[in-house]
Amino acid sequence: MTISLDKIGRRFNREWIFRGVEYTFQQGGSYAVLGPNGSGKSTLLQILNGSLTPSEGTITYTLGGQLLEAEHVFKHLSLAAPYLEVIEEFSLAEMIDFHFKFKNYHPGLNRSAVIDLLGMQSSKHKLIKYFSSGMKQRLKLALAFCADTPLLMLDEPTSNLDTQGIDWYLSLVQQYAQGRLTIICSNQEHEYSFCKEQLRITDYK
Ligand SMILES: Nc1ncnc2c1ncn2[C@@H]1O[C@H](COP(=O)(O)OP(=O)(O)OP(=O)(O)O)[C@@H](O)[C@H]1O
Repeated sequence: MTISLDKIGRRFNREWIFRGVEYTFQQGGSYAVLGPNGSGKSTLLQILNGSLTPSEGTITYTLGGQLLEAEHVFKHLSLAAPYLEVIEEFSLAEMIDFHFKFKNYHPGLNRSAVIDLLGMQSSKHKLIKYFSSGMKQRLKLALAFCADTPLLMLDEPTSNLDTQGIDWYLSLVQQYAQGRLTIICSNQEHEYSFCKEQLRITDYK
């Protein structure tokens, strides 16, 4: 998937968060969206994934050489973000089965392989409401990485992860981000140091 932004701006009430974003996210590339707290990274990510409209400018999506409407982007997207919740009343197995009713597994994966990847065989039937914040974060990441989608978006991917969790995240990047357009919102270098391109929100204030 390719996403092209032409003079994109977004404001809330009278306050412009960013303006004049001219940028193309190329198929298969890895991009870090950088900026301090409150600078507009998540706002830009939501515009990029079609869940928020820009206040000005145009955004164009192409997939396999064909134009794609913004309202269809979600079908091709995997997103892990602090504001996206897992369903607390589900067990781990139920959550995985539910998620993969809507998305295909990455080739070679199935429910059991995802649970193995998480190292959570003993928590297979545990309700997610009893997971620690780090376990929930791992689950969100695994659901995003293990789906066969061309667009992978991660907002603050290592929040709540310990150093082992950060290494685990980096191993997922190596195994499952290849060939996908990967966009990461972050202000922590260990999360995005592998990204080849960087976009600084502060350049568009
Ligand atoms: N729905 C909204 N209504 C009004 N203001 C909003 C709304 N959403 C975001 N904002 C404002 O837009 C600005 C950018 O917020 P955003 O969450 O995009 O920043 P961020 O760079 O992702 O921050 P962080 O690093 O803390 O997650 C902030 O000033 C925020 O208060």
